[in-house]
Amino acid sequence: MIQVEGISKTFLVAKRPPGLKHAVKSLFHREYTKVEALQDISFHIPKGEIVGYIGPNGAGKSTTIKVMSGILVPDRGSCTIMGHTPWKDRVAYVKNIGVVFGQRSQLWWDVPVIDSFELLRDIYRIPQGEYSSMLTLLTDTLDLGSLLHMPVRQLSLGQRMRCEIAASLLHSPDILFLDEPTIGLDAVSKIAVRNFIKTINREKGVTVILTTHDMNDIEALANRILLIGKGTLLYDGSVQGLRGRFSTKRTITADYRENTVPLQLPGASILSWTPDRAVISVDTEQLMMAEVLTQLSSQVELLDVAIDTQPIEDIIVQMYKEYQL
Ligand SMILES: Nc1ncnc2c1ncn2[C@@H]1O[C@H](COP(=O)(O)OP(=O)(O)OP(=O)(O)O)[C@@H](O)[C@H]1O
Repeated sequence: MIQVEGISKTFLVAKRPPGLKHAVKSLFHREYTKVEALQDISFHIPKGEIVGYIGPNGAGKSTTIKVMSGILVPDRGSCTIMGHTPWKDRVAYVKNIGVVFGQRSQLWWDVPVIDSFELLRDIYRIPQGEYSSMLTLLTDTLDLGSLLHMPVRQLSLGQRMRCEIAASLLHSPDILFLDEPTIGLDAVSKIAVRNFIKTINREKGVTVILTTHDMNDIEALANRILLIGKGTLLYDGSVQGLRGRFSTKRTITADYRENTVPLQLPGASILSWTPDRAVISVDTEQLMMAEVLTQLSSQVELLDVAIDTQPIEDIIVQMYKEYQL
């Protein structure tokens, strides 16, 4: 469905030191620095996937989304999405995609939300029957009933985001680009947005490309991660694959019937110990989990065991360090 091959994009940014003298000088002579936002990025995305596009600030995520949505033209490379080149076949292409930039609005600020929706209906030439049924579906699933007649400027961030997502889906696109859709939302709104994304992916088969700094979004939604750093694609694979590659540490919390003899677990590190609870760190590359549990149960009468993996957030920090991002 999406084929990106060798995309590169360089921005020229005008350099201007502070001060009046330099301001006048820059009227006649400008110096530029090159920012290589994307360097030879390639990936393919099949229909129905939810892909998390992650990377530190300034890595090139939004630039990629802008190229894929046809807003920016790359310097090199090709991008074919559902048979279209996004920046060439703009009018035909945009019928297939919905785009939400979390930090910008596609809704008209001073008019009620429903007026923006009706304008979008006319822009996309959505037949009235289709528009009405989609509006009903979106109003129900995103709980927009009380918001439709409010001017956008009076909405809270979470309310506006739900309306933005609805606006991007009114024309039933096959692909949804979401650039930081949960930025600034409270826990309840984040979960509502995540659930909605899962629902439209599962029930309507919408392919979703999501950029986010919230690793809970990634864990909750993405089947696949693309990691970008300094304009280069560094990882393309599953969340589990990422764990396997970067995190072999597990923490075991064991509760047992009172036992005053200290535990002996060669190869594992005992992080804390009391007569009825031990917290143990195991590197699964060095020692098999089954081996630790066997050793444990031969020394104490286990009541409960919890095994925690390293939080995805920590793994990402580790990756950023490894790649010096
Ligand atoms: N219009 C532009 N003109 C000049 N430089 C730009 C422009 N847009 C992006 N850049 C630069 O390109 C690089 C990539 O920016 P981009 O917005 O794609 O990053 P990002 O990964 O989305 O970052 P963030 O997580 O902070 O949103 C940055 O160095 C940025 O300063």
